[in-house]
Amino acid sequence: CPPVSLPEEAEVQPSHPVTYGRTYYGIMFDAGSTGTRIHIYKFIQKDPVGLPVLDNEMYHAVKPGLSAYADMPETGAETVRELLRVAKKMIPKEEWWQTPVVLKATAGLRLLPEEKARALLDEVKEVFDESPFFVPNNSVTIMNGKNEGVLAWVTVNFLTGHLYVHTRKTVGILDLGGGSTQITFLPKSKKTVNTAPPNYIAHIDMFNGTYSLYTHSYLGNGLIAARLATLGALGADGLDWKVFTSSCLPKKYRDDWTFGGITYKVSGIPDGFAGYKLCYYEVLRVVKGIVHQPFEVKGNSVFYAFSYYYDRAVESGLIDGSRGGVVEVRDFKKRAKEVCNKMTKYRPISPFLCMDMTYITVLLKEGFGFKDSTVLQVEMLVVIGWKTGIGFIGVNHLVIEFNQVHECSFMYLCLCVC
Ligand SMILES: O=c1ccn([C@@H]2O[C@H](COP(=O)(O)OP(=O)(O)O)[C@@H](O)[C@H]2O)c(=O)[nH]1
Repeated sequence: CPPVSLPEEAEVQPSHPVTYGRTYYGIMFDAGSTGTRIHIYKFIQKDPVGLPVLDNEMYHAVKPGLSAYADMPETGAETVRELLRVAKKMIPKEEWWQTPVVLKATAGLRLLPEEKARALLDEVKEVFDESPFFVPNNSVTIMNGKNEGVLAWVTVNFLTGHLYVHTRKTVGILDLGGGSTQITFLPKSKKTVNTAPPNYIAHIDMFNGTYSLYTHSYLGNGLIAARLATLGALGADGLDWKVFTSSCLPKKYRDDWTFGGITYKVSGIPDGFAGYKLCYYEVLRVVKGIVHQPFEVKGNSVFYAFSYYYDRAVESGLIDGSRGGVVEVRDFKKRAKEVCNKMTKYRPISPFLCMDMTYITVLLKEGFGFKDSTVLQVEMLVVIGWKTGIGFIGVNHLVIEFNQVHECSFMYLCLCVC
């Protein structure tokens, strides 16, 4: 672990009049399973002894994600080159040489065979090396699941004002990506730590103390990967003739569907049944015996749920998209039943809505073991965040990268995950 030093305040605003101004930029790529996103951060240090303050964040995204180019790594890297053009437009030329550029890939690349993931990372690294930006060591890597969960926890707690010295009152996070899903929280009871599989506990050093977080990333249990598993299509052969059916899809639905660069033929069961109950048992197979139930999750902790939890809650009308909202686990279940039992009505929104809502319900209840009455704060990170919103993986990784380039005290948070 690198040395850790933390300012007592998470965000320090200089109090002096502005007589000094130094601008820093940083470029962070979040290479997810469903898309690649660039975050361009601008920090201003108004005071030579104060910490720089985030002034602005610019964001662009492309779909599909890098893993869709598993067999054409050069074309995949081209998508990154495209996004770097945006960065060149945004960042003044004289700053390019000292602007770090970093890419962290998540579940899409973790799910690929190692040599295909390697080829993609190598091509992206070449694009970085050809760019005029500063390329730190290990600038193009796959982030491990533990870091993904912990960094999301740190970010959400930072943004919601729960990170300070001796903090006890924190919030848990539930992140549902396309390829993987993460759960992270600070247990209140020792029993949660003692009964968890040892590799589900991460120790992080913050504020001169060590915090033991419960965290796990389930690879293959992201929303889109779970669709494939439900359909029995994960790792299947004969894709050019096989049709994958499910009672979670409208009976008359039949289409080609692409994820991770592979196209699958999927359909409902035309002369069979469709509906919540059958769908429930289908998706249960994807969760049962795979997802661990932490001891404490039945308690009263507050959890922030985002990514596809948010997207589907908005699509199904559970919450307002512009503001996020508070829902109970039973609300997801009620809405899943309604969507599945009235598939024709919800079909225009998405033929997968029944499968997705049922999966979310099963993951929360049968997977993590949440009670019907557990309250979830379902948000888009931009809603939680500062005025511009912050890509959760982005800002924290940038922090770590900046620490390698500048002094540790440069940033708001220096943390180490051991
Ligand atoms: O800065 C971001 C990047 C992604 N997402 C959400 O994350 C989900 C997709 O996850 P991703 O493609 O990153 O999958 P992963 O690779 O993490 O499994 C979608 O709901 C996105 O809206 C988000 O809320 N903020």
